[in-house]
Amino acid sequence: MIWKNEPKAELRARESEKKLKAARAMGSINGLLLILSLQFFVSNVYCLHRSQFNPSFLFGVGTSSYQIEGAYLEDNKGLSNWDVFSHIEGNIKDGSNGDIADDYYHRYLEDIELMTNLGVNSYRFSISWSRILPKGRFGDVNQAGITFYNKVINAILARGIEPFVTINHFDIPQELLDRYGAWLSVEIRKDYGHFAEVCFKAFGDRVKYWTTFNEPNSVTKLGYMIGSYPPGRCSQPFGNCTYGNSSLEPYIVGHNIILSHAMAVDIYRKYYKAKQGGNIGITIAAKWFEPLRNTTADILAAKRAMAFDQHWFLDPIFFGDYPSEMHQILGPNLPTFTSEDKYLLEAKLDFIGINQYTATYAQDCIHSSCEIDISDGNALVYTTADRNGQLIGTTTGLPGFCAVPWGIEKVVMHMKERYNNTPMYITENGYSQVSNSSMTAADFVSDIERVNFIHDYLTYLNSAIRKGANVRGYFAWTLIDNFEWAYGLTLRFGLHHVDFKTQDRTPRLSAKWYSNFLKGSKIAKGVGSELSSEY
Ligand SMILES: O=C(/C=C/c1ccc(O)cc1)O[C@@H]1O[C@H](CO)[C@@H](O)[C@H](O)[C@H]1O
Repeated sequence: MIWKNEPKAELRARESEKKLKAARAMGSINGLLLILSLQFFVSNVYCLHRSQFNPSFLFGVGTSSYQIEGAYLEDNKGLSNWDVFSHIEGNIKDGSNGDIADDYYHRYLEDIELMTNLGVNSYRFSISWSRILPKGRFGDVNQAGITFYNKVINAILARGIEPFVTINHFDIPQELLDRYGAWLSVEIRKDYGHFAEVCFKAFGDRVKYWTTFNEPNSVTKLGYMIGSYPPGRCSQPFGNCTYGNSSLEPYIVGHNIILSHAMAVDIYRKYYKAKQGGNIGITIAAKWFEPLRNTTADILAAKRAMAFDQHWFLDPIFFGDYPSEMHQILGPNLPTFTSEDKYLLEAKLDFIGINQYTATYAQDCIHSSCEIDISDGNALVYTTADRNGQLIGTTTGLPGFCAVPWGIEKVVMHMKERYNNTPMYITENGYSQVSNSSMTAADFVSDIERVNFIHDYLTYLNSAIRKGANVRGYFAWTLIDNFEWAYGLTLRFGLHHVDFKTQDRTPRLSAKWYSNFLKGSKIAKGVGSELSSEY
């Protein structure tokens, strides 16, 4: 049971027990009534319940454009970097691509129906840059693209669902890569600023939550350090790529993304916020790094890993410069902010978006030699899920991504402390299953592990909130199985199963569980096998 590890709940239990004892001592009818009401109180506290979160708390689901839309050449859409990358043999595990994906471009109303049935009050989705601006700022706005997102936004609002929009979730016009190398060039800041402004202008009357970027730390690491995402650049020993420099390019790319973010926030603040009244933030992939051993070296290693993964983007936005750990190790390979840049960065943000899936142990590789982890290579740490033969959590479909529910509380409390308790939204959290041809339809929908995953993470999230963390929303990743980037169709994260041959959607147990939870049902607890019979 999760409660064992949950100090707040334990404390409450002890307090309640004391009160019960006191009440018994009273030996009166009043005492009996007190016992009954306390029991009711205790059972409600012990069971995860919607009412433990503020009524205005956003509970939603998330998706992203390239992963679901398909229709990759329809209505004047331009090619994106992912369209091109996924068509190159060897880049996607199963040779699939997002040409059709979930065919959401044509089926969005059906999918909005699924959201409505879940009972979510918000929906996080992204806008395909190449659908709106097929050639970036070197061409016109594609009206058909604007029309599509208008239809989505209007349909969800009509059903009482708040749009929570990611301006850029990995996919960019290929034109910008071909012309000037995309994020490696300062040119992209102008393009991004233009795109963001087109979005504010077209949708900002109805969209009150914007995030500038999804996981810039994944864009830099996967695209330019390991090379498994476009443009597939890296150098040895980080990976085998034809071009790239894993110790230099990720930081140039990161720099341009940070300043693109700042430019968009600046534009929003100056010209749109007063009239439109929305909020704007950025979403970071926020893995938790736990020291492998209780030594100063490993404690510093875990901190260094956080710096090279997350403070990398948030420190410049909050404090105007990169974390000291990055300066020390990277030296001249780390770009510097000019005074103009610093001025722009003062626009900061309104909230931090946190994508939280997993935690890992970090071991120091400065003071003792060890095998350096490629995805955090320049941080000089080794990361592992294994401590003395014991895994940090339970395995999921994504290699190296264990389910570690307590990690979400650690990350949220860390962000609370470091960034002055700025409002936070959990913009992604979810569980992956490997898709396997021998699995039956029933295997696909009885996802008890996913139910337990969401239940346990929400429990620890709630614990952080009770400790004062300013968390205002949670989005389960994801509404429907989709094109999972380099993993293609081999990993399934959906609350709904998708048959990619027929495009049929089937709610999984987790969809029913989430819906019951959102509707305030009493059975919203973690499951053993006993719960499956309730559905
Ligand atoms: O795409 C990633 C990150 C992947 C990764 C990182 C580090 C590794 O070592 C391996 C994969 O982030 C998010 O996680 C989700 C589920 O994957 C994606 O479907 C979302 O689109 C994305 O925002």
